[in-house]
Amino acid sequence: MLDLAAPPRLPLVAPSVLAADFGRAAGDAADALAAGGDLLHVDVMDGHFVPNLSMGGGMIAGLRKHLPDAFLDVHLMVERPHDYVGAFAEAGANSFSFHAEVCRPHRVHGVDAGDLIASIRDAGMTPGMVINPPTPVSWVAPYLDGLGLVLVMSVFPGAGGQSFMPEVLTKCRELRTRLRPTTRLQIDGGIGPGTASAARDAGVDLLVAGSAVFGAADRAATIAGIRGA
Ligand SMILES: O=C(CO)[C@@H](O)[C@H](O)COP(=O)(O)O
Ligand SMILES: [Fe+2]
Repeated sequence: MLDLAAPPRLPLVAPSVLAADFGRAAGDAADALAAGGDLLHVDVMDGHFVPNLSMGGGMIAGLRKHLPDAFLDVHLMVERPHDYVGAFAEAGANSFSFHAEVCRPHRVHGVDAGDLIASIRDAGMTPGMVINPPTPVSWVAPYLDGLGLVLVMSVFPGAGGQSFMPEVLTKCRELRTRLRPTTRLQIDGGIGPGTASAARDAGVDLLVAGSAVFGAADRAATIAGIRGA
């Protein structure tokens, strides 16, 4: 199983299952891994934090069943991430990333990020925190030492196939200087061979790509282009 924290610190590419053919998701995901993908990104949407519904524990369990060695990186676009820690660990998730926007003090009655990070680790998963394009680094800053990854959204969450927002790279550059060397800096939204190099130059070392990978005629060349190989 992939260890996100282990050297060498080469850029990793995470094909996003949201862009796969849901009717044959495990097969399509396996194809993206065979083409050079390092891990799989799984987008969970609850219809509240974002308008769309996508997938949940059933999809995680199905991917785990058919791809026992794949690292499953789960991105929760949900209001109540704490409700899913046990179920997603049981289903086979390897990392569990929740949005800073659902945490206190930004949400009244929101999540306590420190408690949630501890429970994610206790459940055997790598904790991650996510910030939307307008959200400042200060919203994750108190938690950086406890995180295995920080995800900077480069589109507004909720759908694949949107255009990359280069203005978020300022936050990536700042985060890179503040993160421990073992913590991955992830970017998600509009990443393809044409946008990935700016993200890598800003210190990103975990690149999510959905439509660029699954829509490509040559997935291996696309993944290599995103990795910068
Ligand atoms: O979290 C999300 C969207 O909310 C992403 O993970 C998408 O799946 C990325 O899709 P592309 O922009 O790469 O098509
Ligand atoms: Fe995502």
